[in-house]
Amino acid sequence: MAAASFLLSPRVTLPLRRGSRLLVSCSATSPSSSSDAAGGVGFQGRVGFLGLGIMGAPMASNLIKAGCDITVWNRTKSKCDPLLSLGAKFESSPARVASSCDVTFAMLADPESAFEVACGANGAVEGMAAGKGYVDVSTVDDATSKLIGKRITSTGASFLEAPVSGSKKPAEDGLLIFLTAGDESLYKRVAPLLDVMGKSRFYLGDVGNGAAMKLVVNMVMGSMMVSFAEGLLLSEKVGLDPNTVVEVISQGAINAPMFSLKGPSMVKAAYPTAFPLKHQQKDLRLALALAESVSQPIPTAAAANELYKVAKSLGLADQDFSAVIEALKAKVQSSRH
Ligand SMILES: NC(=O)C1=CN([C@@H]2O[C@H](COP(=O)(O)OP(=O)(O)OC[C@H]3O[C@@H](n4cnc5c(N)ncnc54)[C@H](OP(=O)(O)O)[C@@H]3O)[C@@H](O)[C@H]2O)C=CC1
Ligand SMILES: O=CC(=O)O
Repeated sequence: MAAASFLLSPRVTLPLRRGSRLLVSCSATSPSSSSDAAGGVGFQGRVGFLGLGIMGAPMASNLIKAGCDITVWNRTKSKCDPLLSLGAKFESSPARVASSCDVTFAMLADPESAFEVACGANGAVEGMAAGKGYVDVSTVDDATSKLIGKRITSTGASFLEAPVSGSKKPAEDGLLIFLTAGDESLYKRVAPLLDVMGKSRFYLGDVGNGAAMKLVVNMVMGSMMVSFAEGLLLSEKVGLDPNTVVEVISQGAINAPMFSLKGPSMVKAAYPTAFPLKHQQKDLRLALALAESVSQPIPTAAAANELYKVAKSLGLADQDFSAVIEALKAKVQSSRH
């Protein structure tokens, strides 16, 4: 069958090919995905949410606002408070959330925390059982995702990895892009919930494909940001107004929302955190490992990763990833001495 793509609705459905295998995604507006249940969302049952950081909090908040029955847990308990004010319930561990809910989402920082929350002491696995589902929306590597999936499914429960593309604002606006893989019936079951939190969703087949897709996308994003930062600094050095560079880029073929969004504040050396720099560096590190596993050279991403590491060493880990420009400024200063 020839590879094809169809624009069905604002929620995009793209059948994709990888090798000889057709990878299918479903439209969020398909008749089976919405309408009849409590809150008008189309999902019957209790939903758990583990991890209420920059992304998890607005995602859970959107589910509550859509009328879902949400139970939350976060390592730092105080971050649950705004969600509890909106009507969420609280449980004292991931295991208790999982045992009291039909489906549990997890949005954790990195592979280590995703594994700990799922499989550690009082982890979600302890509350899982047949008929339940676990949806990990954290950005992790494929090996971690497969390990979590194996532990979850050993209880009889179903597992879906579903990392997201889109940052703090898309999370707040319910406009994330879900990159899912794993149990297809769980994917269909939680589709109405994904549609509350996102604008599109892709089902990519076996566990690992969602993680890999996310790492590829963020590898490109991390390198683009470094290139953009270099352009801003070079333009300034040769006497151009970097604001004009942002404007020129916004009108041409390399226009990307990221440049228009971050450029003006980067020019002012302000980096309000939407996507923490430490997470971008983590994604580059994981993308490099993924590339190495298939002997694919990614020298540009490798160079970008080094710059994010310098930025982290300058104390910028919790700033927005656009603060990587400060690492270039620091390099200039150190080469002067
Ligand atoms: N921000 C963004 O723009 C985007 C982020 N992502 C990805 O989503 C994930 C979450 O990102 P984001 O919300 O920005 O990150 P944050 O750093 O804001 O939140 C991280 C979450 O993980 C929890 N956590 C960290 N370590 C542990 C641990 N050892 N045990 C238990 N919980 C832990 C934190 O708990 P606590 O509150 O106690 O610290 C917090 O809930 C990451 O994988 C990131 O790469 C994906 C798309 C966009
Ligand atoms: O992972 C970050 C994003 O913006 O997507």
